[in-house]
Amino acid sequence: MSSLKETIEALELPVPEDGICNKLSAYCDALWKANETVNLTRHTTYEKFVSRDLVDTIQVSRLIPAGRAVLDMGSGGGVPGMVLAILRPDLEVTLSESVGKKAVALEAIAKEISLDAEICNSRAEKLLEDFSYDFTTVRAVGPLYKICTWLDGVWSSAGKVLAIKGPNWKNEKNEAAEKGLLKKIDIEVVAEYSSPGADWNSLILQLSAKGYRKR
Ligand SMILES: C[S@@+](CC[C@H](N)C(=O)[O-])C[C@H]1O[C@@H](n2cnc3c(N)ncnc32)[C@H](O)[C@@H]1O
Repeated sequence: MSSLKETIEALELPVPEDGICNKLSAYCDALWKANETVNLTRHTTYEKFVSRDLVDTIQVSRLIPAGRAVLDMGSGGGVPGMVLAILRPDLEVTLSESVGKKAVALEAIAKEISLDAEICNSRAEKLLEDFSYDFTTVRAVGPLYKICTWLDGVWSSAGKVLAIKGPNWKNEKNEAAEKGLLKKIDIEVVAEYSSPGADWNSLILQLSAKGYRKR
């Protein structure tokens, strides 16, 4: 089997420095082992991990300036939150996961790979009642209308919300607008990219409270 680094090279993606590659590889090992008992991911080959999880996280990472505080909403197996913490040690990353056994597994993975990231067994919107972040990332947690409903009342604590979406995003946006959930929200496409092997484009939507100006 090819190594993670060889897989990244074969897919013609930028190869992170050795220390980061080793940590990503250790993360995959720990995640896939934990996945035997807790359902954390369906991406259990380097090819899937790189072409989906790493590509999405690299795209999100490009949008976040140095040193910012980031909340990952609904981390599941740690994408994008844990992968972002590995790629960007300058960021203060918090992972939120509402299912207890998944949060426990994430804690164990972070410990095993000596990763400095905070893991909270909590719904993201609950955390946002008490803490605020510069950015909130979200992938595969729910359609836009649900994310907007959960964030109602805590938008300013969430900062800029970076939502990784697939081709159905316009329908999701219309659905959220029809439910009256976008009246006080600015929404724009801030990245569009194709992942290796995919015949559709992914994109990142940035959502924030109208007039949000922090940093
Ligand atoms: C389908 S998984 C996706 C995980 C990961 N973001 C990814 O893209 O691979 C969604 C996860 O979000 C968690 N979740 C759903 N709503 C949440 C919320 N409001 N706050 C925190 N976690 C949430 C679920 O328990 C589940 O583990």
